[in-house]
Amino acid sequence: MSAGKKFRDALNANQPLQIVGTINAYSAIMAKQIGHQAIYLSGGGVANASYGLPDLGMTSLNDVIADVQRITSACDLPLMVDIDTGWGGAFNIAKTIRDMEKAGAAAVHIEDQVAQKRCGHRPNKEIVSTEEMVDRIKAAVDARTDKDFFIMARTDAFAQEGLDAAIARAKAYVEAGADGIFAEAIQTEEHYRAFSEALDVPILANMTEFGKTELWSKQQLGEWGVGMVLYPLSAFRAMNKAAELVYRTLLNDGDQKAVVDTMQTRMDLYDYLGYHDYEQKLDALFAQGKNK
Ligand SMILES: C[C@](O)(C(=O)O)[C@H](CC(=O)O)C(=O)O
Ligand SMILES: [Mg+2]
Repeated sequence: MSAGKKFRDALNANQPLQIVGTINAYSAIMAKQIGHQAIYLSGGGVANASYGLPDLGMTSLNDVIADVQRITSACDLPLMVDIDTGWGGAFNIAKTIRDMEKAGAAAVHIEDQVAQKRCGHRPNKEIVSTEEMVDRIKAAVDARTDKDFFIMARTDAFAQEGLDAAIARAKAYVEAGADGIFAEAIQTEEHYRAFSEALDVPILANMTEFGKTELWSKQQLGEWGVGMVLYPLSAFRAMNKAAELVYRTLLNDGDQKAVVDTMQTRMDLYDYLGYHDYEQKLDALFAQGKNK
C-alpha cells in the first residue's frame, strides 16, 4: 500500500486525524508505538533542529529530503511534510513532489507565502497572488505519480486579507486540485466552521503552541468540521526544555543526579528500538561462528 493511501485511510478512519510532529527517526518510532497514526516533519523543525536556523525559508529541498528519508526508513506511519513554498517555480515544485514521493512521504503542504517566508504565526507575512498559488498547486498535482499522494494547500492569507478572502483563496486552491486546506493562524470556532462549511475537502487546524491560535481539543475541532489536527513542534519544544534543564544542572551541580528521573531510561530506549531482538540475533550469529 502506498504511503499516500495509508494517509488517506487514516484520514477516513479518524474524525479528526491527529498528526504529530516527529523531529527525527526515533521520535517517529515512539509516536508509532504509542499509537499515533500519522506523523509530520515540520519545516521550522528541520531548520531549527537539523541546521540551527530560524524558520525563514533558508533550508533547501535536499535539506528536508534528508530528514524525510531518515524518518521513512525507520517508521512506516504515513508522513506529512512541510515543503514551505515548494522551492521555486513550476519545474522546481514538480521536482519537489517527485522527490518527496520517492523519499516515502505520504502528504505535503505547500503555502501561498512569498519565497522569503516566515512562520505562519509571526507578523508581516507576505503572500503571492491567488493566480501564482494556483500555478504552484497545479504544478504539484500534475507531478504526482501516486494518485493517493496527498497535496494540501496552506493559506497564510487570513492575517493580511481576513476570513472571506482567505476562504475565497482556499476555494480557488481546491479548484486547482488541492486535496485539503491548511488554514494557517485562524483563531476562533467561527473561523474553523466557516472554512469547513465553505469547502468539501478536509481542513487542517494547526495547534502550534505560543502562536496565534488557542489550543483547542480535537473533540472541539472535530465538531467544528476540522478533519486534521496538527501538533507540529509540541514534542520538540518539550525535548528542548528537558535538554535545557539537563545542561544547566550539569553545569550548576557538577552531576546529573537531580535530573536522572526526567530521563528516558536505557531500558525504555532499547524497548522502542527493538534492541534486544537485534542483540539475540547477534548472540546467535556469534554462537554459530564458535560451533564451526
Ligand atoms: C507548521 C509550521 O509551518 C512548521 O514549520 O512546523 C509552523 C509552526 C510554528 O512555527 O509554530 C507554522 O505554523 O508556520
Ligand atoms: Mg513551516
